[in-house]
Amino acid sequence: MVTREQVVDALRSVIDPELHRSIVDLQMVKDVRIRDGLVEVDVVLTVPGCPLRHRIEQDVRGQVSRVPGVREVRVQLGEMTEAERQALVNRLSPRRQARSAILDPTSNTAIIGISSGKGGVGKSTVTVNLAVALRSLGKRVGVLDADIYGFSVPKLLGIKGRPVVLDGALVPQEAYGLQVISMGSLVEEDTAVVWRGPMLMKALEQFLKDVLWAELDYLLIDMPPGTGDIPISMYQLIPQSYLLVVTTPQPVASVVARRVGRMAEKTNQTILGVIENMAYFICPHCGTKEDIFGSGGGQQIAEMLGVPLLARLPLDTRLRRSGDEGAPLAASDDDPIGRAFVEAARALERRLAEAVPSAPPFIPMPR
Ligand SMILES: Nc1ncnc2c1ncn2[C@@H]1O[C@H](COP(=O)(O)OP(=O)(O)OP(=O)(O)O)[C@@H](O)[C@H]1O
Repeated sequence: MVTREQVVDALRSVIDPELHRSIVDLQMVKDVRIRDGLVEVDVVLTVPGCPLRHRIEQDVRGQVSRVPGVREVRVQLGEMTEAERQALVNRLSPRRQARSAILDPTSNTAIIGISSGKGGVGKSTVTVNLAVALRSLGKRVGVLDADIYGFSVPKLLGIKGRPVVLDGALVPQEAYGLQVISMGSLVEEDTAVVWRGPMLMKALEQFLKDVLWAELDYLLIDMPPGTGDIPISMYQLIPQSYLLVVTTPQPVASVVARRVGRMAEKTNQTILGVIENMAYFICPHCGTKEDIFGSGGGQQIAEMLGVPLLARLPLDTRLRRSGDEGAPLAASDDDPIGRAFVEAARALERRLAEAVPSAPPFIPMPR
């Protein structure tokens, strides 16, 4: 005979896709009725018209039907009352307190700002694929899209809609096992963001604090190109954060190195390394390797900054296409570019294990 305990146990594996916790823990299971192998489950959703209701319904059906003796599963979806929602927010409050833990200097989350000296080098593409690759290595990864001049992370990950707001805090959206928040999710698309200085600092602080980040091993921050207000704000808020530089191989590398080096000098930031994107092109017809954008830029920057060149990633139209389609290549194990990102993630992990926050690199800077 099927018991209520068996059904509730099965329901523990159903995770609310937005709150990332079991629907049992969230007290979303209102009632379970069992009659001759027929199981009826009443579930209340957190928000009216929850777009993920079908997924929850399917998961409930899937998990309960696995219990031996269950012949049929019926799921009744309802909505939480205001009082139930408030109770849920209170239950989540330990996490809400933990959210500021991300800013705690003793936190175990490695916060890494992905930076580039100039725009269009593929910084967002690298951020997203690196995050997916770290996830494939079993890490818990969040991505904060802080590139206020062009929010592209949600699109690169195929994320639609806006994050849920619970009691004034944002619940990160999820894709490819990542927790994702874009500062763009709260401004209209194509709105030129004109935040500067203190306003920008306040906005960034909110996106670090007022987000219900689950426990993370990594938080990758896609920063705006260049060395403007965001990087400076980030370092003021999280001095223990690291920096990763993405560049193309052009010989103007020294300019980039100077900019980044000067920024790191201001903020006493540890630079983890350099990733050279669009490093080479392999002709799909003849297999010849060509250095379309010149060569050696990544290595040159790395040497000037005194940090390792962690990866060289190819120029490949599939990478652009996968970005347009919102399906990162790093999610496919059998893809050579996907594997290159996993190698980059491994190199980053190794480097992080040995990197202790240090003095900034010495680069002679013309003032
Ligand atoms: N290795 C690559 N091979 C082919 N296309 C790439 C590669 N890396 C990035 N791209 C493409 O280059 C364009 C710019 O990439 P992306 O938006 O990631 O750059 P970015 O440095 O974040 O740009 P911005 O500074 O404007 O925010 C996109 O169309 C992307 O698909």
